[in-house]
Amino acid sequence: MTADTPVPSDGPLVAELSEDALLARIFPLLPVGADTHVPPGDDAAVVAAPDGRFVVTTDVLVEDRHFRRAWSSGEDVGRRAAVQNLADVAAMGARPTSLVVSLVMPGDLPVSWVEGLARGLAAECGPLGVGVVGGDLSGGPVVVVAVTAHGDLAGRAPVLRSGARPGDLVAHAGVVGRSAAGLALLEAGRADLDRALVDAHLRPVAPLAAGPLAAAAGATAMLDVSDGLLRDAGRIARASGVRIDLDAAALAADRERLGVVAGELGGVAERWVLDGGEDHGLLATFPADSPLPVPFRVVGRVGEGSGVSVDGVPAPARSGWDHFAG
Ligand SMILES: Nc1ncnc2c1ncn2[C@@H]1O[C@H](COP(=O)(O)OP(=O)(O)O)[C@@H](O)[C@H]1O
Ligand SMILES: Cc1ncc(C[n+]2csc(CCOP(=O)(O)OP(=O)(O)O)c2C)c(N)n1
Ligand SMILES: [Mg+2]
Ligand SMILES: [Mg+2]
Ligand SMILES: [Mg+2]
Repeated sequence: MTADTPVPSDGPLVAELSEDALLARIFPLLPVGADTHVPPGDDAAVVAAPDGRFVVTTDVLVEDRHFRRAWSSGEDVGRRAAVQNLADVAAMGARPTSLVVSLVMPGDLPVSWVEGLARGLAAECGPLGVGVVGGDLSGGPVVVVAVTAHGDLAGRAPVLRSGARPGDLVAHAGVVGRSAAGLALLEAGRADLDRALVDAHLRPVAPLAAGPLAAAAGATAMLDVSDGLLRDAGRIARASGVRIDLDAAALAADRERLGVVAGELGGVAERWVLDGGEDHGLLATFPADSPLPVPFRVVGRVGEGSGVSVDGVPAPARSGWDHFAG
């Protein structure tokens, strides 16, 4: 059988399901461990340890899917691989402690690119005291960087996606839409127009310290925005059985900052803000009377019902990023 030969099957192909629909098929088939505290489905798993609980999460970066070597140096990819995973740890309210990193590489990849990747990982992890403590190497047709990150809950309960309650405030820390705008600049060959936005795409800065602060302040739900504000807000809404209403005015400054570039490229700043992924800001819900930790700002409200709306208008069904059907 060649790679092109279809495998006989009467079911759908992965390309016909959304990521969430695919996961809903996989989860019931997976074994539940004696120490499983939180089933799969959050930003990170919660694992038992003799002296408490820690979190573990994994995300891959695939060449030409998550980055292009023409646009990203090895160091850029190392930084992005670290931040994407550190953000998932932070989104549980945990402090990252260590990473293991697996690399798949074609043989013609320059060694200097791999050294750059290691430097990029070190640039993000070193200042946080996070070690890169192991990994794996293999050959393959494209570069794949698979990171597994661990984090310490410091004795606190993890902040899940499922705890939002009607009446809570919805708050965001970090930037929105900037990575998507930077990607649009690269795709249009206009990186010169706004280097800061391109950098926001190549080397996102996530508010990692805000995760544990949010947990300590009583956040009821949290995730990092990797697939777009609407799609990811929808994940909190679904897991919590609530409706999330975002406030367009609260996002006006983010939209306006992207307006010039959107005008030049014929893009829509609002779509970058609402659908753009990979900024890795933290979206969290807090009881209405809790003081929000810096740098969280209110961007909406939790209500009864389901789904996500903006100023009361329901979000389009297929908002944001999906690797498959969307
Ligand atoms: N192949 C898989 N097997 C088991 N769990 C998975 C798999 N892929 C994703 N998950 C779980 O599904 C949840 C959502 O994954 P994902 O959308 O990648 O989260 P995130 O956007 O926070 O990185 C996570 O809890 C993740 O661990
Ligand atoms: C070359 C290229 N094309 C498109 C994108 C846009 N993009 C790729 S993956 C993605 C979403 C985030 O990645 P994912 O693997 O879904 O991470 P997770 O949600 O699991 O953290 C986006 C917006 C990109 N980064 N690079
Ligand atoms: Mg996440
Ligand atoms: Mg993931
Ligand atoms: Mg992630």
